[in-house]
Amino acid sequence: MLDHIDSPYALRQLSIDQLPQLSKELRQFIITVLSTKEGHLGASLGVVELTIALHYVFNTPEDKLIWDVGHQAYGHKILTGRKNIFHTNRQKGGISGFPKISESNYDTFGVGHSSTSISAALGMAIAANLQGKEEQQHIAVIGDASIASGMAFEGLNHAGVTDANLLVILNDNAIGIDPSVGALKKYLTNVKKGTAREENIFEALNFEYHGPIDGHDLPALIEALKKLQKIKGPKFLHVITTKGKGLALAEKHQITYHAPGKFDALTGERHAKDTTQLPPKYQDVFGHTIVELATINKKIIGITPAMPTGSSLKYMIETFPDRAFDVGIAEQHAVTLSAGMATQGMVVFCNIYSTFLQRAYDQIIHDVALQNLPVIFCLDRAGLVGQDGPTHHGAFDLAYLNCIPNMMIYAPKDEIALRNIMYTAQLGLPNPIAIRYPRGRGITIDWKQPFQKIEIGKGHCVQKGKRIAVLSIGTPIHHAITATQNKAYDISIYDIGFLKPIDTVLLDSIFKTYEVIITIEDGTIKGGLGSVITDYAFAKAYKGIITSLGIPDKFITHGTTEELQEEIGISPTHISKVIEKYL
Ligand SMILES: Cc1ncc(C[n+]2csc(CCOP(=O)(O)OP(=O)(O)O)c2C)c(N)n1
Ligand SMILES: CC(=O)[C@@H](O)[C@H](O)COP(=O)(O)O
Ligand SMILES: [Mg+2]
Repeated sequence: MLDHIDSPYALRQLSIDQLPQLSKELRQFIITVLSTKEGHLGASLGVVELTIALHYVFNTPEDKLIWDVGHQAYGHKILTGRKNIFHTNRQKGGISGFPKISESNYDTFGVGHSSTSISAALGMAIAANLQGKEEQQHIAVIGDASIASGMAFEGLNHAGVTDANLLVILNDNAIGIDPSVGALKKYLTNVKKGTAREENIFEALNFEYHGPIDGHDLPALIEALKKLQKIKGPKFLHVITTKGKGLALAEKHQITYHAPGKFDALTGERHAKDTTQLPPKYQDVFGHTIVELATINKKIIGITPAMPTGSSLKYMIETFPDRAFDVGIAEQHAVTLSAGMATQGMVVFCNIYSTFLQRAYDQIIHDVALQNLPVIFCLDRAGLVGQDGPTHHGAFDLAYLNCIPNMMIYAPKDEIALRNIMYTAQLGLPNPIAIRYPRGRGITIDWKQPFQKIEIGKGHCVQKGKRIAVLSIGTPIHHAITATQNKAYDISIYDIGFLKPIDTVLLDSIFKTYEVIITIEDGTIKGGLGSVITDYAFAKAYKGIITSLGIPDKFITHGTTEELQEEIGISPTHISKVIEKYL
């Protein structure tokens, strides 16, 4: 049946009793493709029936459907004409893993970061009223972890005093990537059990509340949606689903099967890789090191907004549950909470993915840097992250942090440097510091070396030559080292380490020695290392050539990290070509 559904229009030709069969086929199709192509499995399996019901009842794309985060929208993509290209999902040149306006008329809003759907749908609904399109429907589908974020509440609060044609559907599966946290989770559990005290919170916010209903019961979903379709103004439907529905292992191990990698399509068994001989992930170096340090330093606190597994702060949460906090999808709160703790002398490691820290920019400036509170930011997933693409690349942190007074910024070149800067930071620094490191594995198997203090603001020469100076920050230095292997290049390679404070003594000597400087970074060249070196060189009237390699002034697509590094020109092959050009 699925083969014949090339649009929601075709879907609407089916009878309601044909829909359960379609949901089986859609679920199976998602499982089959993801078993070899990888992606966000659990969330998409959980909303198969909801996806079918929404496109069946509503007149999409005229009615506007917005998926929050969008990692659950695979069924939506498949039913809206992208079945035949779904195997290209998240691959370079293929379709995006998230809804994207430029990809389809049915993708009404670009997503990737959570909790934007209510504001975006409300914006569309108000615009529709102003344009005389009173019949147009606007639907935001948001998960139980995403609705707990501040931005979602801002949207609900505004919507409740409008007559906007807005339907908010809470897809409540009682888990985010990791278990949902906070008081709202307790409230939602009570609503499900019928034991919520006093007024329903959504009714209190002036929404017409319906539910909770079983989100896998197609006839019930269709009946509820048809009823809500006729009601004007802000409405709320509470739907209960199971993450990973239809694949036993995915239902049982919901954290692992959020994005399980490759697996057996029949049994769901993951294709386990032997990783024992591989260098560790930077995340695990962070996770184990913070436990080691927190054992000695009782003032250490760990904070993550909703990514305990991804960041590996889970190790500290297991070992020191009183001193490690998962605050939910609440980056702004995480930063100001850290600031509050720092005023009381706690040594706070606030671990946030580089891309998600963008949400908390004012908090970094106003609550941390302006008061010069020594919060230790660990910016995970800095640089290119791969298949999640432009919404998730950690492309901007060097640039957006560099302009903030008092901030120190450091990028370790390897696992040992990450350990040592964490050690150094918890000894006590006069300023806040951001430590940025990439997604995935490093290069050093034997990484658990005794701690050594790092000298703040000092860069190092890692390879000495005469003709060109290559300056890098963080892990891309290894691309430069690889580029020079087995080549007779007479060049120097410098690990700048600190973008701020930058090692001006080292730079002064580099300017005196070399006529060509190549800078390499895995962040935007607008405001990152390249800009800092160029500015300083200008101030010092440097007469040589400076070439900056890094992320150009555009959004970078999705693909493997290696493919993208090749595309932006920071792969060893490309660096080698640039060196040869100047030699
Ligand atoms: C601002 C922001 N912070 C963190 C994330 C990472 N993230 C993606 S999905 C997710 C969990 C979402 O849970 P929920 O809303 O309950 O949806 P479900 O996965 O259960 O369908 C998180 C934390 C994100 N996408 N955006
Ligand atoms: C959808 C989302 O935002 C997360 O699931 C994200 O894809 C996690 O990325 P990592 O796999 O790098 O933890
Ligand atoms: Mg959820």
